[in-house]
Amino acid sequence: MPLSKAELHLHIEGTLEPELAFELAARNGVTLPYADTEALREAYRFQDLQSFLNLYYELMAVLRTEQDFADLADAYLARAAAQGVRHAEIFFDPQAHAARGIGMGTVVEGLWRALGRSEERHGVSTRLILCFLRDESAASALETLEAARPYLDRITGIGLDSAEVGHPPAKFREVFERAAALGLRRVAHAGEEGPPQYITEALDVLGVERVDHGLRCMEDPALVGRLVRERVPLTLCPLSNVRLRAVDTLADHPLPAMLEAGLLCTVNSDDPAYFGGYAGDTFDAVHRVLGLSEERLRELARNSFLASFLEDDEERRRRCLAEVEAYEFPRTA
Ligand SMILES: Nc1ncnc2[nH]cnc12
Ligand SMILES: [Zn+2]
Repeated sequence: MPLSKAELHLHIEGTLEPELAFELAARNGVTLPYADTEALREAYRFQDLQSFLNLYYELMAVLRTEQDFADLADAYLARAAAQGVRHAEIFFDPQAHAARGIGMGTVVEGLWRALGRSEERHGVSTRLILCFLRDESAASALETLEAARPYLDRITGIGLDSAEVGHPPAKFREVFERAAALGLRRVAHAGEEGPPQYITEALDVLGVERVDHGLRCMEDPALVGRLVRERVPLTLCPLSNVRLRAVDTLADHPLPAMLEAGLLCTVNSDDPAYFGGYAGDTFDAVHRVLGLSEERLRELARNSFLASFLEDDEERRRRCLAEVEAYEFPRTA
């Protein structure tokens, strides 16, 4: 039995495994520029965030129908459940699909086919978070929020992702204000490749409740002090940081120092099909490579539920937290 945990930083398009990509390509008559799954996996050598995003957006071409989105989400939820995920707050990128003529309704209703029965089928409760692409215009983000209006009963919050440097949070002040007025929760990627200043802006200008990544806060002790004092959750993604070269190796990851500093850290898988591991794999890796103690792992799991948007289901949060506290780590001989 794995440790129960919530996944708070997961791009559903980043769970597209090569096998499913080829299956959907065949189903939809899409030709991929790779001979087979082996050749595709060979392309997973990234220099930075942009080199990953190029492949990530390219491969999305296979996602066309509601059923495609349902199959994608269902495959993720089955894998996540097997690794102890009990609650998942799932990002999706509607502008990347709109660019290919796939409308908001196809994406949201397709994902909902899987999410709507996830608790019953996989034991995983879910929330959907609509992300705006920060390398698109502020006007496009506003249009995207408008397009989402008919589906807001399915959407818990908004986020900000894609190429960070040169696209500061303040560019999206208006759309975040409108989303807040609609009662949507707010998060944003900040401090993945971008400077600590972007983290401050995400908090002060966008009013975010969690910071996705936030890794580079460690360059600014005053900011670390503020994040600790205000108990701002960070959704860290250590395997992603290695693959996108934000850190040299996993052994160099600042997670232990961040926990030591008192930051409210969670660990997550970001784009697990591309970065070599799902939520449980990530917990195992930080235990093995960073030497985090079992009590630190329990703290990370506890933090994941505390930082989740489960305010509308406090009973579930309480039950999941109780599972975390009762968990007995396997004894190794
Ligand atoms: N790690 C990441 N950073 C920014 N945008 C993303 N979209 C998917 N994964 C992302
Ligand atoms: Zn991300």
